[in-house]
Amino acid sequence: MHGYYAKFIFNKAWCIFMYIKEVFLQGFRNLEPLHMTPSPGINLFYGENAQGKTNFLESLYFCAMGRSMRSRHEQQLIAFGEGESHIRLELVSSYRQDRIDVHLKREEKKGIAVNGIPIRRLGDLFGTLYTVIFSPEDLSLVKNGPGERRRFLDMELCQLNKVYYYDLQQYYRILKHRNNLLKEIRKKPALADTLSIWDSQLAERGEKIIAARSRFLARLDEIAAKKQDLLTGGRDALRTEYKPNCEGGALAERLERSTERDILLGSTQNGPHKDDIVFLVNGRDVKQFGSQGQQRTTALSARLAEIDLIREETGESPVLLLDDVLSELDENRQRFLMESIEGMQAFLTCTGIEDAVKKYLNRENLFHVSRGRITGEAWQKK
Ligand SMILES: Nc1ncnc2c1ncn2[C@@H]1O[C@H](COP(=O)(O)OP(=O)(O)OP(=O)(O)O)[C@@H](O)[C@H]1O
Repeated sequence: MHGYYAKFIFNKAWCIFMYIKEVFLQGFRNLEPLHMTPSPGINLFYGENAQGKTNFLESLYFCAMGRSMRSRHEQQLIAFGEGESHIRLELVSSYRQDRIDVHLKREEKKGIAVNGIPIRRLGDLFGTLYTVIFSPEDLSLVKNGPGERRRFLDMELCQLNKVYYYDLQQYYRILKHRNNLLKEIRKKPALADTLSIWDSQLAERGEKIIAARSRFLARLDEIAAKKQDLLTGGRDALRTEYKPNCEGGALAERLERSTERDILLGSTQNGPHKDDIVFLVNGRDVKQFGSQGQQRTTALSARLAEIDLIREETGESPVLLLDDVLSELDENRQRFLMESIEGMQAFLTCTGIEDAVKKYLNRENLFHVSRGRITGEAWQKK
């Protein structure tokens, strides 16, 4: 088709270029019914605030992850006054073509199909479309509580490793049972005898999660450090450290040792559901000691590292979603980001067109978003 539709060398490994060939949308948020053919490279969506730019990225993200990146209530995604939403993506890579269909209906469970076959579990969707999303909320990855960082880890690992997704699901299911039982034991102490069954199951799944997170973060640490080095011209050295609540191999014992306390509190105090990650810049926790700019750069390095990790692990390049991130960055970082995403399909949103993107634009890849209407527009390079 064109230059993009090819394999290219990345980190000495062949990498398959994957892109979204067609997007079909109906009844999604405020977006008007849409059938578009994006460019396999950069696609820029510009418009004023609250016009539907993020909504468009959300529809693509939903097809990759089977959920929204910003709303737990999927009913909210259905356009006001409509009974249902439909998103369809046609994907192309050099060795396969796939179709993803998402149907959201009021009062019904969501339906997702890959190549016309309904999936039974979300894990069956992962790996169809790899994606990395950048957004201004990425700052919360650094600034907020550990839950945000665990979510980052889990989302990434689930995309890369279906087994991890199933282990995680099982882990949280067992954890819920164990926590319910802990509360019951306070009323009926004789039930304490049944706790060990849940403990061994929890430890088994938990150890797998700890091991996968530890491997993933060791690699992320290396790559993110290189990105940060390039982004800051060597000024800031980044380390990404896994802070497991419990070291690998020790979970069963820790569960047993804290049984009394768990019963007292009615919840499980040990396990990977309490893990955290620490980002150190020049040896100090950037959450506590970093400037806003350093925190933003750290989050950017982590996202850029995610791209490399997906390519390394899967041999495919992800589709990138960049929600209004350029305006938050200085010129150097904007340029670095744009150069880093060259050769991949990217959907960028913005309110104004930054200089750093102008050279990538042409008549085919610039879209205006106004009141939910997305229109292609001729773009004159200055
Ligand atoms: N279910 C829905 N049905 C119809 N409209 C909706 C629905 N959910 C949200 N909206 C509308 O979508 C608009 C917000 O769109 P979006 O979040 O994509 O904005 P945006 O263009 O990214 O703006 P910004 O630059 O401010 O982030 C709001 O006007 C909101 O009322």
